[in-house]
Amino acid sequence: MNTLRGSSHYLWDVSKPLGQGATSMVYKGRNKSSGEEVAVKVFSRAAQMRPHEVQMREFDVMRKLAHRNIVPLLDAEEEQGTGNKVIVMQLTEHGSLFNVLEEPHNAYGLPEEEFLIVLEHVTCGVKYMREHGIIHRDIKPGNILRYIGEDGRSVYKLTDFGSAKQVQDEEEPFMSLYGTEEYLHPDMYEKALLRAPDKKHFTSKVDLWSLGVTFFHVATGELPFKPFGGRNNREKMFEITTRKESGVIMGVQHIEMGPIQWSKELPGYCRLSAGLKLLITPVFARLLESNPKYTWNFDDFFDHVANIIKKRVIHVFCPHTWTCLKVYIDAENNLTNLQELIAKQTDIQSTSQLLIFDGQLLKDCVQPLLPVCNYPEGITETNPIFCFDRDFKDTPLFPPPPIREFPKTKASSYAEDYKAAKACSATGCYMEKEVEWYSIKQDLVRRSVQVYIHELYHECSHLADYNKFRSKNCDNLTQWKETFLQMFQHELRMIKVLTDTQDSDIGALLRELNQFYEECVRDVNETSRKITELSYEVENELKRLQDDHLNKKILKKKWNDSVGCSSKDRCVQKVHVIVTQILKTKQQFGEDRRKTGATFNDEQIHKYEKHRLFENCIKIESLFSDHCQTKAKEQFQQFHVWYRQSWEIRYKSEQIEKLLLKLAELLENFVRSLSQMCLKYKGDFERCITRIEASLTRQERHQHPPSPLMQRSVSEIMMGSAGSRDELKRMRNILIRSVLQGLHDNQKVAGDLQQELHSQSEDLSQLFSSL
Ligand SMILES: Nc1ncnc2c1ncn2[C@@H]1O[C@H](COP(=O)(O)OP(=O)(O)OP(=O)(O)O)[C@@H](O)[C@H]1O
Repeated sequence: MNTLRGSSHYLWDVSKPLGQGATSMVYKGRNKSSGEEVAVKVFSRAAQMRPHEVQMREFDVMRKLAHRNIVPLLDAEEEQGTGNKVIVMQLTEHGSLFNVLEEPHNAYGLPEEEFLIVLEHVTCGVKYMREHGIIHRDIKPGNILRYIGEDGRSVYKLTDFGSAKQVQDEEEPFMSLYGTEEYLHPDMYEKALLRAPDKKHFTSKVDLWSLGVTFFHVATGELPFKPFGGRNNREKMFEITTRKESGVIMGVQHIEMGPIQWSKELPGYCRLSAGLKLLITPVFARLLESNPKYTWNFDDFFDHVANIIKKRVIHVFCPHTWTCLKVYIDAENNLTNLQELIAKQTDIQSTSQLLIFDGQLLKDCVQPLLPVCNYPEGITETNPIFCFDRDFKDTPLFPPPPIREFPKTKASSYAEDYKAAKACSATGCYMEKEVEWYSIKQDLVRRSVQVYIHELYHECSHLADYNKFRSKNCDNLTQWKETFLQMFQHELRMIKVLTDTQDSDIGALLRELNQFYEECVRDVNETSRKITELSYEVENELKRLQDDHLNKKILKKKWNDSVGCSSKDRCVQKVHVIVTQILKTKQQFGEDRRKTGATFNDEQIHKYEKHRLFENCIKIESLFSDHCQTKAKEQFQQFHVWYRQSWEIRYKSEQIEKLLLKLAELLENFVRSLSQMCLKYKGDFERCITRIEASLTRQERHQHPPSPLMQRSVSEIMMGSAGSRDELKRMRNILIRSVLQGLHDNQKVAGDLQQELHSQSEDLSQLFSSL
């Protein structure tokens, strides 16, 4: 039989449809001249009977739209022979989003990255349509096609514009009914399926509801509102969607006539991260809202989605709670904001977070004030930032796995067997992912131990280095202190000896200087003593830390890397083999279901496969619960015991750090008071010098001393052993001048000393802040 059909420019084969809709069949075809592959939508006989403008609508709408997220129309022609209208579109061989969700590994929702692509692409497509005043009115996964871009990433495009409508504005009412019941806005649902009064009007916001149901389906693999009995229980469905409390995003009736289980949260098995759930749940709440008081308009929706899409994701692993976090953060936010967001997802407050990336503290690796858009691209799920809790808390409970149960019923018909195999495949794929996660997380715990030890050792050696530097500084300061006090004392003595004791002003100045000197000695010696004591304590503590922990590598020794699943156990590979087998059985059961008149042999094989299917399910359950989970729990316990010890070491190092800070503070004060003393010393001596200089006669000031006299001792002059009274006077004045010169020189030394102290103080504050 010839299965080839054609239009003026296209040919298609009707034996292999790409898909079937309520009004059409879609086939793969080719352009007769270019050979380009296309999708040809051929309308059913019933659809051909519709009014002309309805038939033309899909074509007219598609012609107006040209966007990356809308399936492009290539042509509209008539089938040769029948004259039936056909629409020719860009082909995808990757099916619709509905087909994607039917794949066993997506049965509980798409992975987060893919979910975000769907969210972005569908929203972009709808936004473009809104800008052209068009509403779709039949948004659902089956009407979103998946293409694969040149970079291998999915591109989702809206299709099926048979129900689309041109509207002037968002609030323009219309009465016609379109859509698919599970995705219908409650008002439309009521009119279409419960025969409500005919006059009911709708607005373009019905698309927002359908988007809500579609995105929920994509996030969880399930519909949000499910009455017992599904499509047969329409009254209940309507009751669920209209009676639900505001904010409720899920309502399921599990047993006939039973209660509805409501939820304002996404279900636990949903694979989206807690970080994304925080952002997306409010979007679901507003989209799945029938009360006009709380519903969003399109712009609200577009803004919220755009806000989610543009965020940067920072991956964080927290070994204490065994959680991999995805922190969604605005690109312009900084480290403080990141810490606040981490605190929201964990019970670790910002101040208690110890964040380590690439073996160093995050604050040293990225500038704390820099926006996160500049953070290294290398922060990934398997190379995350490690977040430790500085505060010691009791061991939390090991997080329960979101286990999906395998079906227990041993179905009796081929159709039921297929259904059971499909459910087993979905659960098998889910558990396979879980086993993979268990393996990744256990490796991350091992790595977190390594990075923690590495960072702690680094921290301790930093303290030791700091202490060495500080100790050198301390020695310098002590030396300066000694020099200063000696200089001070020496000059005091000289002035006392050389100045005219009759001069009451100088006498008063001298007394003041004397008093000041005694205060200086007392103060600096006291501080110096405190510094010595504290330095001694720090040295001891550091030595103990080094000897007891670091040199003996206690932390490394206390950690046993072989606790937990190891790569030798090959858990991931094992579960993969079993799941592949389950998927094969499902495929086999799909074929069996379609078979008419199975032979005895076929039946025996089917029986064997069925037995193997349930055996395989048990194998996965046992591998997961008896092995992976048990091992992971053991490792989790070990981590907490180990962490207690490492916490004690860190606590000690923090204590030493505190002592060093105290010491740094003392040193800073010491430098400050030395510097003040220098200043005062300079000032007071200056006054003294001026006073003494003033007491010399002009003539004496201009005499040049014979050099040997300069060498004479002060005592010689005082004892009067140097000659006549006049000569004595002359020599005395000469000596006074030379001492004055010495004092001037010393003043310069004091100035230099003060400058040195100033730079010392800067060094100290720098070190102070580096601690
Ligand atoms: N361009 C295409 N490339 C590949 N497959 C396609 C394409 N367009 C449609 N299909 C397949 O055909 C199916 C039916 O298409 P479509 O939804 O447009 O038909 P319909 O009759 O309008 O359906 P309904 O009204 O029930 O939604 C789609 O779900 C998809 O699987």
